[in-house]
Amino acid sequence: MLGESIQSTDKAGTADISPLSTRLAFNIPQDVAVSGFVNNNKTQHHFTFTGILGMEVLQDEVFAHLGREVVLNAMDGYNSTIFAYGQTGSGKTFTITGGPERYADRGLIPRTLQMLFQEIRRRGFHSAGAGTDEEAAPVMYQVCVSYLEIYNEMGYDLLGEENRKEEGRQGESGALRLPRVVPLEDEGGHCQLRGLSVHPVSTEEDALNLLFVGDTNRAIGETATNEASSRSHCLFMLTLEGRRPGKETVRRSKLNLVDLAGSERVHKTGGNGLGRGGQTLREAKYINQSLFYLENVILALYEKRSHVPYRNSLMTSVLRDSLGGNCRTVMVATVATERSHTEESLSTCRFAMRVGQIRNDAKQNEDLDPFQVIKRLQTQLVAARAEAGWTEKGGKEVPLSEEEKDAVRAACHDFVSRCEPGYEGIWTRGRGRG
Ligand SMILES: Nc1ncnc2c1ncn2[C@@H]1O[C@H](COP(=O)(O)OP(=O)(O)OP(=O)(O)O)[C@@H](O)[C@H]1O
Repeated sequence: MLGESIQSTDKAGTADISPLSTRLAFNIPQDVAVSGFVNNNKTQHHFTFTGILGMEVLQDEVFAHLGREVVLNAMDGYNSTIFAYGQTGSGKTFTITGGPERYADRGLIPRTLQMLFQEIRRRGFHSAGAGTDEEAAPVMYQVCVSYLEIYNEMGYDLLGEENRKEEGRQGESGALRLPRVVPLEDEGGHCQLRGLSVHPVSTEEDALNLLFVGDTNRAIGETATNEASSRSHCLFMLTLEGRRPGKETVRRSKLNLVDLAGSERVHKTGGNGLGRGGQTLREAKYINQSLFYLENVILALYEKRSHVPYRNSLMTSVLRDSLGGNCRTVMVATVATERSHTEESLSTCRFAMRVGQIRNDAKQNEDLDPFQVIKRLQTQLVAARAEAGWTEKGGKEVPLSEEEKDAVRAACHDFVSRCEPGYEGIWTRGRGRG
């Protein structure tokens, strides 16, 4: 893990938060009942994090601390994830997606998209001042967007087409239905998501439109602490492919921005939890269960156990790489620091400390692009055949057929496109005519 940060929703609670410090202290008087539990042991709890961002920290600063490096990493071929974890109403959606009222409240996803497309434009040009020729050459990117929701332990495509209605999630009104997404494990143990649509995007605007469509389809309900509570885990997924024209290598990466549903105590679910015809309680049960499985995974990784129970829930299966695998991961632990939420805040901080101990093994995903390799081999084959044909004909100059001429032109074109800028000239040496 790269680290974890705290975004608090209240400065004046029991927690002592100094802006941009790394230490968070909770002061709980002994023998005082706080949100249902009596503290007999410690009066102070200290936690150390990579960074602590108070509620007053603006969204652009949050992005500068957490998002910038993640975008650059992903563009360089490293799988990257930012996930927000914390109790309901503590600011996960505000951090990941943003607030609905002001443009300045845009969260990590829209800011990531903005920076990504700015950087794509910048890298698309030959950069004269860069160190090596390799670094200076332009890079072309392909970006695709998917948006997955995990609701009551089922996967749904938030960008799915409407015509697959009968299979999907039905909203309270009965009107909203989304296509199901089913996890499948490949030979490498990686989770593939059948039914999740993948949308190529070439501009920030295209990607933002998809974000908007997906957000409109999310399962939202009211809880005691949040009137617009996310009742599901939502994963906004970007897949990036970067290649330099004429080169055979391609860098591929995934960038996941994850808003987990908030844990909540059933006694705090509002009334007896039977709101919305018992739906609130049912949702809380699934949410708490999947967060429990997430904690089991983190505990197994923390204790370096040989078996990590990723398969227990859809969320941990999907986040397998992000948790202890080939990924650079940032966790944002959100806490509400009011006294009434101390129990949940302490549990979030303990969880975050454990997550911070886990070391991922992130690799730069650089592969040979099979299409480029096939193209080169085809060109070489045609050239070799042409040469063999010429030899067979006793070295006599025989006019090339139209097909051979095309192949030679393609080979020349390919050669020229590989030449780096800065060559003094291109020398040709050939035989035959055409
Ligand atoms: N840093 C902040 N500045 C201003 N408002 C905030 C901040 N953090 C959260 N809020 C507000 O607090 C409310 C709850 O936040 P949010 O919906 O992000 O919580 P959540 O953790 O995603 O909750 P849930 O798990 O129930 O979905 C929202 O109205 C949000 O706009």
